[in-house]
Amino acid sequence: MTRPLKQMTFYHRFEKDILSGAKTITIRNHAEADFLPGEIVSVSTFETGRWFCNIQILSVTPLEVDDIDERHALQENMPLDELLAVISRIYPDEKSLYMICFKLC
Ligand SMILES: CC(=O)Nc1cc[nH]c(=O)n1
Repeated sequence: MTRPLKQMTFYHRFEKDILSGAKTITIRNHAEADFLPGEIVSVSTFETGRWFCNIQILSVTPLEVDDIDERHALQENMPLDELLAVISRIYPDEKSLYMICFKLC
């Protein structure tokens, strides 16, 4: 029997960047980083739950908020100050996060 795919949600505004290959990482907290390299994950919008692609997980690595830099911003396809603002809004009290690298299936 085949296992159902794990799920990941992204804000609708990230959809285009993911589908174009411009966004290749996501920074998540411990509760949202339970993925293994090689896993195929079903991706839908956070707002409505609409499926829009599957991705393959390439790596999951610990990342301290203080170590987020321009390289991460490039892979998120946004300016560093915007990325830091997004992360502190989503995870206001968390300093230890994970970088999840992925590719579109
Ligand atoms: C829904 C949600 O939390 N989305 C996130 C969170 C962090 N990074 C990201 O790309 N998307």
